[in-house]
Amino acid sequence: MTTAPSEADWEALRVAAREAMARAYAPYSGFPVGAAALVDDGRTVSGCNVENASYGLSLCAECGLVSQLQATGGGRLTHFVCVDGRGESLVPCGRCRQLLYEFGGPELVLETPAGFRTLAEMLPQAFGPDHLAK
Ligand SMILES: O=c1ccn([C@H]2C[C@H](O)[C@@H](CO)O2)c(=O)[nH]1
Repeated sequence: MTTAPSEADWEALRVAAREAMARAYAPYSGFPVGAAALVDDGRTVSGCNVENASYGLSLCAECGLVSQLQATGGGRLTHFVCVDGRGESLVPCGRCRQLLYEFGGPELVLETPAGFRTLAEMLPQAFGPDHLAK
């Protein structure tokens, strides 16, 4: 997908993120999260957070999303939504911005509580695959 998605596309992403959030496993924090993204071939991928009794091993929703991306054929993430337990827009944590950078790069568009932002704005001067290629 090379053009900006319509409001209907964003709404479909919000719905997918909320559906994923409803399946979150977050018994320790009580803070379920869902994430959904469009892929450049039109697929939608999603994920939910999965916590662990060893708290530090908990997986963010974005971990599941990038795993599903790769397991279903790879591709580039173009548009991304993350929601909290109320279904409201949530910013991805710092680690997850880095995860998203690997598969979306600086042009990935995120819906945030402050509006639409590129990943370049959310993770300035990012370290990424290009650095390893030098
Ligand atoms: O971008 C984020 C930020 C937080 N969480 C999860 C991790 C933990 O399970 C819960 C509370 O931090 O929210 C995510 O899934 N994604």
